[in-house]
Amino acid sequence: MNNEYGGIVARGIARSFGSVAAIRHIDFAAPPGEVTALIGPNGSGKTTLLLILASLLAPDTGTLTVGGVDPMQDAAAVRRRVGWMPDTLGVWESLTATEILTVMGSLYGMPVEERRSRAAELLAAVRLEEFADQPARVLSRGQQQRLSLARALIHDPAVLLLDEPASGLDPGSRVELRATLRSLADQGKTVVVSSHVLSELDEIADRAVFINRGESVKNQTLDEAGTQIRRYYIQAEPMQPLADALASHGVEFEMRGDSRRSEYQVMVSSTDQAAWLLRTLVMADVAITAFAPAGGALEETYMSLDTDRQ
Ligand SMILES: Nc1ncnc2c1ncn2[C@@H]1O[C@H](COP(=O)(O)OP(=O)(O)OP(=O)(O)O)[C@@H](O)[C@H]1O
Repeated sequence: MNNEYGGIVARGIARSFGSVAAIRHIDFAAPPGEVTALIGPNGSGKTTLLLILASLLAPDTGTLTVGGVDPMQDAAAVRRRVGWMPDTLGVWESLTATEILTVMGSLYGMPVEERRSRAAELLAAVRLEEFADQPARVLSRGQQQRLSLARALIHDPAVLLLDEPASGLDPGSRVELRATLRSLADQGKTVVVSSHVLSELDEIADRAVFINRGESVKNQTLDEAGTQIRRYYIQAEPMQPLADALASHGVEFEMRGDSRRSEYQVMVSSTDQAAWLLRTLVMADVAITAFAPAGGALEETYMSLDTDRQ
């Protein structure tokens, strides 16, 4: 089954290794022009799923199109369309940064001049020009991650699969990675990223697939995540007037924290309600010192799911 729509469409994907069911049932779609996040606890099957999407592993059952093509029918066509950034750079540590990119370009059949100029362009884009002629083993973990991203982009793929791309990056490099992924999606590419850092995904993802024990348990757009009920934490100095004001407006609250730093948790159904509550508390002369959502929108969904950390 090939699919004109491009992007990724996966239905009923399962894969076992002997008696271990790494993936039991995954359904999701990742449209072109968007960043789709794969979110799940350790061992939930994210890497196995990415390997299947990259056509490096075959599913036992299910249907799949990647970049509009079924990897079971034409793995070579899928590989031409896909850029793959694994969670570590891999084994070519004695090659220089430029060689890693040009060798990869040659594997994709790029002419010599094109792969040289593309390598130079990408090394500049990931700020590794000064390491162009250094062997990859001298690069730090974060620099290797950036080289790995450049390697995934060498053949200008329509689909990008990134396994924990932010791991090992310093805060500045994470901000750059976010901007890069956003701009790749804006160019119409399909970007799929697995990560544990939910607060970061909130800022780059357009949609999320939550995976637990090898099953896709929820598919959600960021817009949907943003409209769900959220936990807010509120602090005041002193706390008693805050408790009185919440009670007098019928707002249920729970005490959190410890004697050093206590706070109240309330459930808020919309940003309008949050604005109303803050205004009401200030008008009631409560000395608010903190008023904020407890976590990002994706974290809220993650916490509300019955996920097991393995
Ligand atoms: N080649 C393999 N042989 C046997 N079991 C495997 C193999 N690959 C993965 N598994 C098992 O499949 C399950 C899913 O692993 P996977 O690496 O896909 O999870 P993950 O969500 O990427 O985890 P993490 O967040 O820790 O990287 C785990 O229980 C793992 O032990």
